[in-house]
Amino acid sequence: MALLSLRDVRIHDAVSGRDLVHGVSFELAEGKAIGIVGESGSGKTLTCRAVLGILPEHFTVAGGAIELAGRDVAELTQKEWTATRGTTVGAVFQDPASYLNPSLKVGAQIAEVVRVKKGLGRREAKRRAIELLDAVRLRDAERVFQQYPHELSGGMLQRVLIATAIAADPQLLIADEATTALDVTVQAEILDLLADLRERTGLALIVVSHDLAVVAQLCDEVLVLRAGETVEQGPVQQILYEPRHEYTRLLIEAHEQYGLDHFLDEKELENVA
Ligand SMILES: Nc1ncnc2c1ncn2[C@@H]1O[C@H](COP(=O)(O)OP(=O)(O)OP(=O)(O)O)[C@@H](O)[C@H]1O
Repeated sequence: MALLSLRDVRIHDAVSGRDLVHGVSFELAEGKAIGIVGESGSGKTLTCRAVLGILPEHFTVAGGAIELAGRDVAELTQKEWTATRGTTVGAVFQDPASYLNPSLKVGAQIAEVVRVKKGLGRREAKRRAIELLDAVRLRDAERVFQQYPHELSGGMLQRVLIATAIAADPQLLIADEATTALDVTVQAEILDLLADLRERTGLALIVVSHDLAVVAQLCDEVLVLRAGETVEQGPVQQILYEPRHEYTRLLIEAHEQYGLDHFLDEKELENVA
């Protein structure tokens, strides 16, 4: 059975009265990784938020079904969602600093998650938090435990966020542009860390990225979205190395030439069938 399955998921915005995601389907087995790519505004983040049960206000899953660890998420109560987040599915986004409380030491923030989600006592939670900081390859975890977010670099903060996201041993981690803001070397280290976590712990991944190289490195499958529609999907080897659709070809070409952000030339996109 798949760990996660999306069947024809439609996401509706009540304010504009429009669907912004028009029927996305994919399955993710335990320990597997899928990449979601597409230009800005194509619905990548909304799709992830639907899986996490944190769609912005006015947005709803208006069609199709999402099943996570054998449960239809439409049936989850708020309480069940709270229990599911962290323990079944965790997430890291761009801009890690905004997800941490600036006035609390990072160790205390991770320990809190462990206490609440795993029911550990204070001392045990601290020990586990240090273990997690170590697991995300932060040198001198005991020292980092005592530091405030502003004392850490962007790459260190993203590691802290990853440690927090995996603190309650989820089966699935969503990484939404998690390395986009980092410089290339740090980005490579974080990708390596995610690949390693996947291998060691059997964590399944959803990787959202503008950068096809990120997806090629981490994922087995890829889903190409454009304006909320699936353009194509399948094994990474096939989609990224033998794309069938012109849109995907453009994404790849642009990436090879300048990096994907430069490719977002509206006119060129409009000409694609
Ligand atoms: N909170 C919101 N309020 C209004 N519109 C939103 C909101 N969040 C997303 N949208 C709209 O939904 C569509 C899909 O957005 P989404 O964030 O999923 O795209 P994305 O592919 O993740 O883009 P990016 O790469 O820029 O993050 C866009 O048209 C966006 O403007």
